[in-house]
Amino acid sequence: MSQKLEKQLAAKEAIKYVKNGMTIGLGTGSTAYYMLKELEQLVLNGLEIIGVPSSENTKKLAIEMGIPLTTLDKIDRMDIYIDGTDEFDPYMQLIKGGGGALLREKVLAHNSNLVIIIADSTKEVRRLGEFKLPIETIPFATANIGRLLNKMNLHPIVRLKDGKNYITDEGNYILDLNILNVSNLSVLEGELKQIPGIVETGLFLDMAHKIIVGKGDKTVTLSR
Ligand SMILES: O=C(CO)[C@H](O)[C@H](O)COP(=O)(O)O
Repeated sequence: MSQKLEKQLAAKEAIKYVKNGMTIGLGTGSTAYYMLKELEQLVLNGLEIIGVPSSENTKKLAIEMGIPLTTLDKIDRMDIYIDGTDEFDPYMQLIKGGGGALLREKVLAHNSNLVIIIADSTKEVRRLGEFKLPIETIPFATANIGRLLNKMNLHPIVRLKDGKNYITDEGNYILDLNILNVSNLSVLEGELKQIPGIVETGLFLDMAHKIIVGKGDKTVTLSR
């Protein structure tokens, strides 16, 4: 069964949690795209929901699909947040940010009553870190932070797009870190968050309430 089908199955399963009147945080990426397609259909069939997009890209897609949107300025909390992930481990910990939207994604997940992660089976790992950990840094401090993280053996790589610094929706840069040698990720998260100029990390620790994984022609749901 293809990765695409597994993503579609996971998205279909996640959409079962959506009820009339809900406010839904909308994730970013190729798996989240299938969730948007499901919502598009439900909205066409008369379901009344409102979405909060986690990126300019998702905002554009949602507008094209006719999904009503609002912004975080206007609401306190969302009923559900649905998004993809780059990796998840058996303890439901995640690395996100491959698509560069980690900051807004983390803000939305933090402000949602139910966080549902959807994934194809390739995202499942025994230990996080094969995927490099993205962190978002302010441009002013990025080179300096990069040298510091190098001394911490995290081997930062500045993310590029078309030969220039990748720029996030919040106008920041991304450093991708090698965390394979890090034994305690919550300690690392604390250390990174204490460095001025690091705005956010792609470690989503204890944030996912459910992970719905497409496996062949079925889905498996992990719950916390
Ligand atoms: O964190 C993300 C974007 O910032 C995505 O959820 C993550 O990169 C997974 O993307 P995809 O569903 O395309 O594999």
